[in-house]
Amino acid sequence: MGHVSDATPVTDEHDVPAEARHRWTELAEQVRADQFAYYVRDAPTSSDAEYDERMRALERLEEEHPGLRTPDSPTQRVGGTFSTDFAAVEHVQRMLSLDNAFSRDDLVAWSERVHRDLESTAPLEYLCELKIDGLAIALLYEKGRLVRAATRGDGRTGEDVTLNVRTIPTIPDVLGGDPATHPDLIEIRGEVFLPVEAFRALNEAQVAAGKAPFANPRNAAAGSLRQKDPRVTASRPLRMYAHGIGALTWGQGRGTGIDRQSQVYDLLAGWGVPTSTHTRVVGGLDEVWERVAYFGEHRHDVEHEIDGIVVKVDDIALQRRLGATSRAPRWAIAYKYPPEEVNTRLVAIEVGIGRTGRATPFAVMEPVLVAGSTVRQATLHNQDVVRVKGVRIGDMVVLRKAGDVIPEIVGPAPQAPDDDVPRVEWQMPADCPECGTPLRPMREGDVDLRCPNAQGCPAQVRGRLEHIGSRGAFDIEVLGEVTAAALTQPEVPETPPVPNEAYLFDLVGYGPDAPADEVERVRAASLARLAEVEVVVRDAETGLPKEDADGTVRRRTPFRRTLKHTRAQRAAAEAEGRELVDWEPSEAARTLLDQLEIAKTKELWRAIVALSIRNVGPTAARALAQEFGSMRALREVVDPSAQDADVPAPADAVARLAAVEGVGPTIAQSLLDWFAEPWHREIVDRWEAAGVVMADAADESTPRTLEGVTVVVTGSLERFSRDGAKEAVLARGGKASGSVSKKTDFVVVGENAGSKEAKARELGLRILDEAGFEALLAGGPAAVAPADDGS
Ligand SMILES: NC(=O)c1ccc[n+]([C@@H]2O[C@H](COP(=O)([O-])OP(=O)(O)OC[C@H]3O[C@@H](n4cnc5c(N)ncnc54)[C@H](O)[C@@H]3O)[C@@H](O)[C@H]2O)c1
Repeated sequence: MGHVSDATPVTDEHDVPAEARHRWTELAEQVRADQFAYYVRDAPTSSDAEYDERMRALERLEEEHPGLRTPDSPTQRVGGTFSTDFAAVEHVQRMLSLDNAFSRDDLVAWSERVHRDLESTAPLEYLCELKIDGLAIALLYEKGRLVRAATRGDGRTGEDVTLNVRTIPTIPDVLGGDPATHPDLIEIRGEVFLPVEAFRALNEAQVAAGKAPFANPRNAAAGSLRQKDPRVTASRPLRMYAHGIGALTWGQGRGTGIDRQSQVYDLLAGWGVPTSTHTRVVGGLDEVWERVAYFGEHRHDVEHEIDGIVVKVDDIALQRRLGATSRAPRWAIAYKYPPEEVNTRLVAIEVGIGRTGRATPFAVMEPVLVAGSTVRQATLHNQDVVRVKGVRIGDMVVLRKAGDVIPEIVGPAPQAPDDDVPRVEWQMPADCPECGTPLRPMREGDVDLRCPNAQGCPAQVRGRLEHIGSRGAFDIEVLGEVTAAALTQPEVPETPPVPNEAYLFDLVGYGPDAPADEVERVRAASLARLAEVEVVVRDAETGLPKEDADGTVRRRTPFRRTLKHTRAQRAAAEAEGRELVDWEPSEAARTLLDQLEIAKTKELWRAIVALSIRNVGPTAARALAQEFGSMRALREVVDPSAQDADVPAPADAVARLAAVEGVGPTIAQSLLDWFAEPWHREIVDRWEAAGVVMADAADESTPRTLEGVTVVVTGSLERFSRDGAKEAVLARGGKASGSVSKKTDFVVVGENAGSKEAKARELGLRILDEAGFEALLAGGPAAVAPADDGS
């Protein structure tokens, strides 16, 4: 701005306001620093999402103020630079980056621009490829021999990593196939990556050796390839897939008939150059979007990390006509999936008490969008994990949520030097935050702590009640976390309607043959008691009570609806000496009673699971139900107080239980321990008194067609839910497994079956469709025997 003589220049020579110029300079500096950390040191200091956002902010600024868009702006260059640890090499042809799309609209805009540039509306064929999260490599082959391998660098100059690349076993030193087909010179471009499994193993080894783990597979791959000592590279199981070609000189009479990029891949594969099996040619943008959606769901079924889908115009002549900008080709675009790793601030570490009393610290963070959903909490498992992760309250942390995976704090993010939020080391509290009882190790020498006050700790009572409602127990849909809390810990009344789980079924505490008026009386009394319940309204984000303008804490009556009456109605009631009822039970209250009523006659195994006996889940409970048929029969073995029964000595009881298939000595001991507690037995007694049946009718109607047969169901079926299909197999004496192995007898494949189907085919297992599954259920394996081909 040298020639501007005004005292306070508001714009520069390009008419850019000083403030925008200043902002631009700041952003560009930060982006260059990010690039150095990422490309040269292989240790990023910002998350990809932050980096992408900065680049977009730069682009927006430049759109508003075109004077800022100079040739050396980060938006106009291939990001990256090179390190002096390696010899610099000039690329024969520039290596470019890719433009990004973050939505379907972005893809549409790109394809419209392509059509405009081509001055054609004719439909195009697109190549859809996985965007491999690795680092770009250019392999120069002269007459079929690898002579040089280089990283992308700044796109013109890369780093010579030939010696290191030669250690990657799948990259051919000499191209295969017929040498007569090899070009005089070809620059094969591809992505070097570390398979996800290898990444995990490498990081474990790094940590074991006291070294810092890599932030992600991309950085691990880059760090492994860019080693000064090729022996280190050789020890890392790097792979490569080719995704294009740069410079190319065919010799005399060779290379005819290649006019599509997809054909290039076939050619490369024929020479033994690894190419991805996930690449598809599709006929239009709708199909592109289908691929995007598919891999959005199956992102983690691929052997390597992907961060998007690359869409390319397949026709090479059209690619040439479209050309490239200084940064990226116009004929390709990268659709990027929402980030799975972001940075956010750790606001607090709190301790939750589960239904078994386990004390679990969890992180409360400033809410962030990660992998498509907003996350504000993540478990930290126990105090050792907090220590190992090295995070303090107030720190910026890296939060990861991969696919369906539970959000996880990876560790501290780099802290900005001017970030002056106070940092506090966290200490595991000594006492239960819910009931004040001193926490104790679960078992001698355990890191995990537990609140020993099982009977009285409100968090445990609430947790057990919620568990009773869960799908694997009584499956009472309305009895979720919120209802469980309202029933056991309302603000009002002082005595909760359900002080603990023993009282739950008292709400519908009438026997199966109770006369209608008795049923009506009990239900009316329960509805009236529930109507008294008031709970504090809490903010979903902070968990703090919500307050009205005047500072009073807002409350809600979940089981009661207030009725409003007009003045005329009131007057009429008064005249008739009638009292006006100003409330009615809520829908939730009635549904709760209805669903409890239904639960009373559910299968025995559900009741066993509902008791929250340690180690006893649905599988063990089914085995016990199958063996004993009723709670009464089970108690005769395990309950020291069972009347009219010769309770066996504990050792005999363990032996008796452990003999049941699916119940081992651990579960047997857990059962004995549980029934040894008088207040536990009282739960069963009260449930029984309230009419919970806890016995299975001997059922002869379902034939046991699948005795000894293991079935895996994958994908969605039309006439069975996932649980329903499992249920049907178990009811017939079969085994329903979740994973395919050699021991699997049948694999039932529904819509959108994924990797399990592939694995089943690989193992040559019997595969059935839904009709086949029904035949199997009805008639057993013989009903679906393969057709006899007479040989
Ligand atoms: N965290 C940070 O500080 C930081 C810094 C710099 C870059 N980054 C990350 O890197 C990105 C920018 O890097 P970029 O310029 O290399 O662009 P890019 O990674 O978004 O896309 C271009 C690259 O994709 C690769 N690629 C993978 N699969 C491909 C396929 N099938 N076909 C063609 N190319 C394929 C190629 O190597 C190509 O060079 C950012 O969006 C960000 O995610 C992060």
